[in-house]
Amino acid sequence: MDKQSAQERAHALHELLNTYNYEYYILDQPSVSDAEYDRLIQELSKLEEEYPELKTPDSPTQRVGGGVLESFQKVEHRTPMLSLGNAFNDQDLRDFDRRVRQAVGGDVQYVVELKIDGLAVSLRYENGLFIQGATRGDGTTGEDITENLKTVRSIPLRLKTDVSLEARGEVFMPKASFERLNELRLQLEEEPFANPRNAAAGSIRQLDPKIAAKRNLDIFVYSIADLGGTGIDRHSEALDFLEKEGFKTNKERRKCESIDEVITLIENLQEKRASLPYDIDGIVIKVDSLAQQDELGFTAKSPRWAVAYKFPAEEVTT
Ligand SMILES: NC(=O)c1cc2c(N)ncc(C(N)=O)c2s1
Repeated sequence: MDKQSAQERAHALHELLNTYNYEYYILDQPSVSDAEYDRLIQELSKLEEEYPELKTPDSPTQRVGGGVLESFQKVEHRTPMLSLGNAFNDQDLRDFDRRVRQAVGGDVQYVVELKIDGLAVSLRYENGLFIQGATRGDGTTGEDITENLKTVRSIPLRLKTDVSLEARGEVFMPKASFERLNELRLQLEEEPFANPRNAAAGSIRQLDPKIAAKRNLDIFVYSIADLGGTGIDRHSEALDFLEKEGFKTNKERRKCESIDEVITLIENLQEKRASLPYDIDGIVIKVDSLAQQDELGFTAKSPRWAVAYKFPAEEVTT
């Protein structure tokens, strides 16, 4: 095949494979078989071997990239990755709501989301291309785990538009993957992981991306660190924007007009907890208006415009 046709075919395969990846890992609605996907990946790999300049960083063949790292580089977060203040009962939630209303005056809408029990990461994109991913670390300095995050199939290597942004999300291991991994570890007489969160943390911090790639990690993206210029003025709009750009967001989010509505919704979500295919350790409640979030600001370590309602710890199943 001559160079021109190889370039055209490689570009077509990029589009096709990225679409199939999006359908399978983000929409959970694959339109082709795994065999067909693998056949196309093989075809693209051959073209990239023949014409190395076709091997672009966002090529689907580049998910399990680099070699084994000696250690992780440090990354300074441009905006700190803060922790959330906790609420343990309805009274705590009402106190939070009162503080919010006293500070902003007038109506407040909340967005209620599941608190995913994984580990927080930041994903940086320049002109639509995934360029760096990092752990939360101490909130100011994290570790560069870009190569491992590229192996998480639900993290897009290129967004739908050439936007530059930093997104935040929670990497987690689905319960079924956790069970399978522990069965394998027991067969190999290795120490099983205590819970999916530890398994995800241990997997995403592997120095060898080939190991991370086998751990079936997943992600829910839940905020944009800097909304400069997007014209978005509500958190709920930011989530819709992230979804449109090709990120995986969690569907169980709801807008509430009052803390009473929040409390009722939390009761319903608590009943759903055991049936979810991933672990959650609570519910996140955020003021929806970004202008009101700015008015409320932050304490030394947490936003005043959000709170995490923590579920009582689940009885340990030995
Ligand atoms: N530490 C944090 O700010 C957050 C932590 C988490 C988490 N573990 N899961 C979901 C959300 C969310 N939907 O906002 C947040 S926000």
